[in-house]
Amino acid sequence: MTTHSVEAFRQKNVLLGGEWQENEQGNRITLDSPSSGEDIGSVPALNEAEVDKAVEAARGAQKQWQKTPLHERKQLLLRWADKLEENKEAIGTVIMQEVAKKKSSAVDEVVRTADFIRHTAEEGVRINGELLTGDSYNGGPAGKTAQVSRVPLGVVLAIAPFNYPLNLSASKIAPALMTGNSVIFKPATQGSLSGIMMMETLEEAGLPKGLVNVTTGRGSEIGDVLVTHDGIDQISFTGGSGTGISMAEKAGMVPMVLELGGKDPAIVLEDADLDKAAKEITGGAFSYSGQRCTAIKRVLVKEEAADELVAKLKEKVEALSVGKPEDDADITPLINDKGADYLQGLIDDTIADGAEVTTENKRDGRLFSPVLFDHVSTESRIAWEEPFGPVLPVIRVKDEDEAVKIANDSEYGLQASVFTQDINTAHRIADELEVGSVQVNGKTSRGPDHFPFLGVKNSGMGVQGVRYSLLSYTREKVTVINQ
Ligand SMILES: NC(=O)c1ccc[n+]([C@@H]2O[C@H](COP(=O)([O-])OP(=O)(O)OC[C@H]3O[C@@H](n4cnc5c(N)ncnc54)[C@H](O)[C@@H]3O)[C@@H](O)[C@H]2O)c1
Repeated sequence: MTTHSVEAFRQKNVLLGGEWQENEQGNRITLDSPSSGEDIGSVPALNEAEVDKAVEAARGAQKQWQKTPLHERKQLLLRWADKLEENKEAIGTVIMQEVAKKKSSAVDEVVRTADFIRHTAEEGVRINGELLTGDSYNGGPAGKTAQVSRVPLGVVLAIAPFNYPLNLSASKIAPALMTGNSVIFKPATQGSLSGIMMMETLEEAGLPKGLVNVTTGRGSEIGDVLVTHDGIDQISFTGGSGTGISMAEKAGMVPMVLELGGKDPAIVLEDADLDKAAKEITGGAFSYSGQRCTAIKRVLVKEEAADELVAKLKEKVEALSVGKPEDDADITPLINDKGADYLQGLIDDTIADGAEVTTENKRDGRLFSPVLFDHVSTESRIAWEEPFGPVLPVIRVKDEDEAVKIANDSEYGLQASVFTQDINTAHRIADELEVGSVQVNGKTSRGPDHFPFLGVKNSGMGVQGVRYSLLSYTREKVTVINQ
């Protein structure tokens, strides 16, 4: 990719077996901008035979790549990160156009992704096995040693969601490559243009032919083909819980890392710094219009602090700008009509259930004003369901135990925040919460990207985060020497 001019319509092809190709019948999927509704580009709609071809190419390329010295793999990743960052404006613009993320955040995502790739390259050369001696086990022989190496799994299927089309793709692809695997990359359709541009930079960096293959297409046509393909050795999926769980049922004995949905609570106690809590909660709940797995999706506040917290939240929520991603508005149109209509249903039901709407409740197509609800009942759907939009329910609780119970009654277990000035209370509550991570006095979030990131219950399986991801794409291989 020598230039990344932002032309009006991008007709992209996919990398299959080292060549940029389209579907053999010329079938394509057209993407529209969630913000303007205009067509912004198209990608091939691959068929089953083309998926087979992608997997075959990946299997072939992996054998050689596994033998490529680690320091050479590291250099490829470092070159890739540089190429990506050089193109941050152009790729950021495409992210902005295809997922309606505000411009500054879209460009930040490109830089964050380049940083992730660099950190993965640095950490990847430090993943080593171990040596065990037989006589460290009771009665074991001294002349027996086990050389435990870490070897790649083979072909990794990386399936990414729309909301962080670069970061959540590279956070699978980079560690998979670094540990000697090849990759089948299935971007979300809305997100595939920037995903393909990222692959163009990887190819420019010197990607061996066939090592990464991109499969775009309709989930109904190629989803199951990919997931049940006997040439796939690992699946790394980020997306909705329903999609991930049904995928896990179909995939059988293939190792998987699943990062799924969430209903992250922010628990606020009466001794909390309420200014800080309001700032963190507003950022956590409304950035990228609430379309984040780790968005704060409910506030559980002690009755004593509730009036003051709600007043502070209302002020901050009302200060959020609503508009177009190119104007860098805080709240931008949702990804599609289905998501917008689902959110509208949740808002309507919450009002019908008697909650108080404290802010403006306005909708223009896919664009919603941010809504803060107070006095939400646990009988309401919004107490449990993931809105994936700019709405935040406040549920008032009488004590810590009630807050913990409501937090844990969820089907999800991604993250939770606890706001209190008492570190002992924070620890006590954190210990009780059934989630992957607890943030004390901070918003829920994935980064920095080398922290372990995981969900429990219907929020996921396995762990991501640079070192943890590297390990998840390898397995132990034991060679026992008997002297
Ligand atoms: N826990 C996390 O790390 C994390 C991060 C971001 C998003 N998410 C979750 O993702 C969801 C939003 O993203 P989305 O709408 O893109 O999710 P989604 O589940 O609709 O799609 C995710 C990906 O799966 C693909 N897909 C869909 N059906 C498939 C099938 N049958 N076989 C194979 N692939 C299939 C899609 O094309 C897309 O690439 C939210 O629930 C959010 O919480 C989780």
